[in-house]
Amino acid sequence: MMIPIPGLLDAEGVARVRALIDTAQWVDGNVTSGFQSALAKRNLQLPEDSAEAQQAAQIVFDAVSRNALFIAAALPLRVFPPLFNSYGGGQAFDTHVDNAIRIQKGTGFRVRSDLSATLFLEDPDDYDGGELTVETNFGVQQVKLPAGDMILYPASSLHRVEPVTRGRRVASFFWIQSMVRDDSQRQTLFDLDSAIQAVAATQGQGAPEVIKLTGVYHNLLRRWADA
Ligand SMILES: O=C(O)CCC(=O)C(=O)O
Ligand SMILES: [Fe+2]
Repeated sequence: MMIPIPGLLDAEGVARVRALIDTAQWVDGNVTSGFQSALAKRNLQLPEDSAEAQQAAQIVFDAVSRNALFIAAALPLRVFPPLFNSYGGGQAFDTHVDNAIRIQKGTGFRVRSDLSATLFLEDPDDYDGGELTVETNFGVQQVKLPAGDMILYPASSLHRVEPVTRGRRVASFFWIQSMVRDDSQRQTLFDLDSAIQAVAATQGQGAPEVIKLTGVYHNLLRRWADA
């Protein structure tokens, strides 16, 4: 499933993150690559142990932790600390699948990547190319969102970042281990949750249908989740 999270960061949040990362020391993106993706990746990244990157990552982490749509869609169990990348001058990331297990340098914190996230941090009018192209079961989808918007997509999908031919594309990217490993079960829960919210908005939270459907939601979650 691909789920956009609009306005994860407001303009002020984007500006705070950009102020931290723009002056930091960027390095060749292959510092975090597995063997296969090292061949495919041409970009810059902030090192995981950069102080500015860690402060900026905290801002992104706090935003996802508060975001009801992110929580409903991802049902997060563990979130890998957000990283930052930048592409310009024709740089791209060719088609690849993300590593199944991400291990944080230093701490050994491990996350199984069920979902991948890209948080766009540059105005789309300010660069050409740089679409995140994802091969889904329903065909190829291309994503290029306003600064502050995030896209969630299955980490199991083949995906790439198209060459950036003008300006710079700046983004935060990270992985989520979900309580619900299976993409279609997670999608079913998200659809049910969205439908319950819609019914509750007209019938009220205390309506018998809402109470019963909420019970169904939790009973499915109990069946499918690892917490
Ligand atoms: O920059 C992006 O949108 C995605 C980056 C990516 O695919 C990766 O780092 O594995
Ligand atoms: Fe990737």
